[in-house]
Amino acid sequence: MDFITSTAVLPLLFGCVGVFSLFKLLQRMRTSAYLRNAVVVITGATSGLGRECARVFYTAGAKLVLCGRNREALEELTEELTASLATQVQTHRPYTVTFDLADPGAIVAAAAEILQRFGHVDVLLNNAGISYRGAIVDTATDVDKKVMETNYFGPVALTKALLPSMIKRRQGHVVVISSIQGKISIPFRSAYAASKHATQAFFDCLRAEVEQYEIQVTVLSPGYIHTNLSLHAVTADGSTYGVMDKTTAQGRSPVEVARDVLAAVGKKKKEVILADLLPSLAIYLRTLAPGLFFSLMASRARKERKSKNS
Ligand SMILES: NC(=O)C1=CN([C@@H]2O[C@H](COP(=O)(O)OP(=O)(O)OC[C@H]3O[C@@H](n4cnc5c(N)ncnc54)[C@H](OP(=O)(O)O)[C@@H]3O)[C@@H](O)[C@H]2O)C=CC1
Ligand SMILES: CCCCCCCCCCCCCCCC(=O)OCC(=O)COP(=O)(O)O
Repeated sequence: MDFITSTAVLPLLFGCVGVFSLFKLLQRMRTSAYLRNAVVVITGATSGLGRECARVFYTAGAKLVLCGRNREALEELTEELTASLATQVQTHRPYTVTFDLADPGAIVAAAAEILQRFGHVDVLLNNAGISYRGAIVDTATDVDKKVMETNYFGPVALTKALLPSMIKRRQGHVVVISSIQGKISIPFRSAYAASKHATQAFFDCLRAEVEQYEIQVTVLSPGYIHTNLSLHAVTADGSTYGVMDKTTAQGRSPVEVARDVLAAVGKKKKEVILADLLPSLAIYLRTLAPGLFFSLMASRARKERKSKNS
C-alpha cells in the first residue's frame, strides 16, 4: 500500500493539482486580457452589486462607464476607485453618465454620449434593478409598469441603442443580471419575477440572433445578495418598502458575487446560476414536477399571509 502511495498515487495527485492550477492561471490570464482596456458600461453602479462590479472591473483594467440616477454617488465612487491602491494592470479613470432607466429618451441620449466619447462598447453590464413586495390584488398597475420599465424595458432599450455599433464591429458582450426569480416565481413578488422572466426570455432570444455577429450574451441569475435591494423595493401602493429583509441580510456578499460576474464575463459564459442548493433545486422542481412546486408556493403564500396578519 505504501509502495502504491509513494510510486503512483501521490505523483498522480500532484500532477492533477498542477494541471488544475495551470488551467486556473490560464483562465485568469484570458479574463485579464479580455477586460484590460475594454470599454465596460455598468448600470446601477451607485449601490450593491453594481458598485462591487465597478470595483472588480476597474481593477481588471477596464475603461468604465458608470451609470445611475445619482450623480453625486457616481462621482464619489469614481474618486474612491481612482484613489485605490495601485493594481497589477493600468487602470483608467471612470466616466459617469446619469440617467433614469425608466426614461426612454434619456437612455438613447446616454448611449449616444457613450459612443461619442469612446467610439464603441465592449461590455454592457445591465445590472440596475428594483424589487417589489405586494399582493397582486392590491397592486396598482402603475407599480407593475414601474418595475417592468426599470428591470425590463430600460435594459432592453439600452441594449438596442448600443447593439448596432456592436454589430458593425462584429464584437461586443451583453451581460444581464437577472435573478433566480427569472426562473421561478414566488408569491408576493409578481412584478419583480415577471420582469426577470421577461429579461431571461429577451436576452435568450438576443443570444441566438447575434451569434452570427460574434456578440456574446451572458445571463446571470443570483440568489439573495446582501445589498440595498429590499430597502429600495417598491410596494403595492408605490411607496418604498424600506426594510432590510432577513433573506437579503443573510444573502451572499456582493463582493463575492461581483467576482463571479467578472469570471463569468471573462469565460464568456452564456448562463450562470449563482445560488445555493435549495433555489437551484427549486428550478428543477418547477420544470420536472410543476404541480408539487405550485403546491409549495401556495403553502408559502398562506404562511406569509398568516404571519403578516398575526
Ligand atoms: N440583492 C439581491 O438579493 C439580488 C439582486 N439581484 C439583482 O441585482 C441587481 C442589482 O441590485 P442590488 O445591487 O441588489 O440592489 P441595489 O438596490 O443595491 O442597487 C440597485 C441599483 O439599480 C439602480 N437603479 C434602480 N432604479 C433605477 C432606475 N430607474 N434608473 C437607473 N438606475 C436605477 C440604483 O441606482 P440609483 O437608485 O442610485 O439610481 C442602484 O444602483 C438588480 O437587477 C437585482 O434585481 C438579483 C438577485 C438577488
Ligand atoms: C427536490 C427538492 C427541491 C426542493 C425545493 C423547495 C422549494 C424551495 C423554494 C425556494 C425558493 C427560493 C427563492 C429564492 C429567491 C431568490 O433567491 O431571489 C433572488 C432575488 O432576486 C431577491 O429579490 P427579493 O426582492 O425577493 O429579495
